[in-house]
Amino acid sequence: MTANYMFYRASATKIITSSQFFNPLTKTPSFQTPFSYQFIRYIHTTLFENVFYRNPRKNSRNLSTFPDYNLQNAAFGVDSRVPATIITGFLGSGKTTLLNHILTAEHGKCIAVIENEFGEVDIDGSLVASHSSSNEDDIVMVNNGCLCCTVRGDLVKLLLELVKERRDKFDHIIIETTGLAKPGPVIETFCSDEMVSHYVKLDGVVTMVDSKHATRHLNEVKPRFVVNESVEQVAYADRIIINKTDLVSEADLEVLTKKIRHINGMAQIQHAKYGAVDIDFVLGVGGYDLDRLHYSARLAEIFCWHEPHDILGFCVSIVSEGTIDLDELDDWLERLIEEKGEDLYRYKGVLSVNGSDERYVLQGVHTMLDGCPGKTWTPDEKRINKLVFIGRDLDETMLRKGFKGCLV
Ligand SMILES: Nc1nc2c(ncn2[C@@H]2O[C@H](COP(=O)(O)OP(=O)(O)OP(=O)(O)O)[C@@H](O)[C@H]2O)c(=O)[nH]1
Repeated sequence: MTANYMFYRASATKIITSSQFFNPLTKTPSFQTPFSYQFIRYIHTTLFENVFYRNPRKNSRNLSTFPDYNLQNAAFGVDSRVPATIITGFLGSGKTTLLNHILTAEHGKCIAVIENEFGEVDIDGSLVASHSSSNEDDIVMVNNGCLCCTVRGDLVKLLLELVKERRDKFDHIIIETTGLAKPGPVIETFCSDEMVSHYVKLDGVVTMVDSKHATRHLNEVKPRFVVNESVEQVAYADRIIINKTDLVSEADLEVLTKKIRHINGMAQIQHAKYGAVDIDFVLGVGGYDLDRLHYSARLAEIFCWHEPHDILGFCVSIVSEGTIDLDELDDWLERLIEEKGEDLYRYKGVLSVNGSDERYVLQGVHTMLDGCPGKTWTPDEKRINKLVFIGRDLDETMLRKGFKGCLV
């Protein structure tokens, strides 16, 4: 198994700076901590005291748990970390094809690519290199495992090496995982490794789906305690590309799209042949930016996915009027994460908080939870709470009951 990285500059390009690349909508940095309550209460104390401060005892214990850089970033309101995109998808779904599409498109970004594949021979690296102007000597090989497990430490090392020693050479990092990789541990690397999250921010997870073969993989029943990688790859995605549409009928495509939507009601989906999608669909996604979550044009559509949730219990959406008591929410999420964190792949919400004119925006991955105030509610606006959970064996009744308990 191999992992490597290389730099690629799109052909007819001007070099762009990270500040140009930085999305103006992302006014505040993302904050991450394994403990939801620490996070929420920290935010209350430091940034939005006027709006949310109400419990000095709870607030006081959070300040020391946050790294200094977050405080600095918050102080300046700038997030200068390099964005990273994870491309995942089952074996042969078209990940390398998508990568080549991105690398040969005229977007002007300089991209560092980290490749990880099974086998001693680095074929994908060569395939990508053959489409680019890079010198293959630039490619650094790591030959001992899959990014999601055995070479996770190497991923950290590679990322840090890139950002510390070669930061001036690229604007964006793309990581192509192996077809059998579980995205969770790779995502967690960005959230839980303090050094990595200091320099790199996860921009989004893009999942390739092979429209010809995906149904078989998604339906595959695994032994107890063994995860279905295909389902996980769909569940974690911010963007899903249903690829190889030239190989299936319209009717089959519709059925598959519905199935995928049932597993992940939050991700945006596009159909493609040979991974040909707009670059904006895959880069600059802001999948982990709280502000972007709020600004997402598809948010209403995402949350209004009213069909019965998947038989696997993978996606639960809650849409409800009323206002939330933030302390209750804090306690509920703390309990939920403690009991169910392993099974909660992704969750996102826009909430109406009691005593505040601003939306409260939150999202999480397993035990990592981010939350901050968002746009102000207008006086004539109906305050609707929207919350989506994606994960394994979700108990919809329990989630709805828990949420209800947070309403004032
Ligand atoms: N017909 C058809 N073939 C495609 C399409 N996209 C990719 N392919 C082909 O599918 C095969 C696998 O594509 P890759 O891009 O290598 O897939 P991958 O996900 O990187 O594969 P692994 O690294 O082995 O997991 C290649 O032969 C591609 O040319 C498509 O839209 N239609």
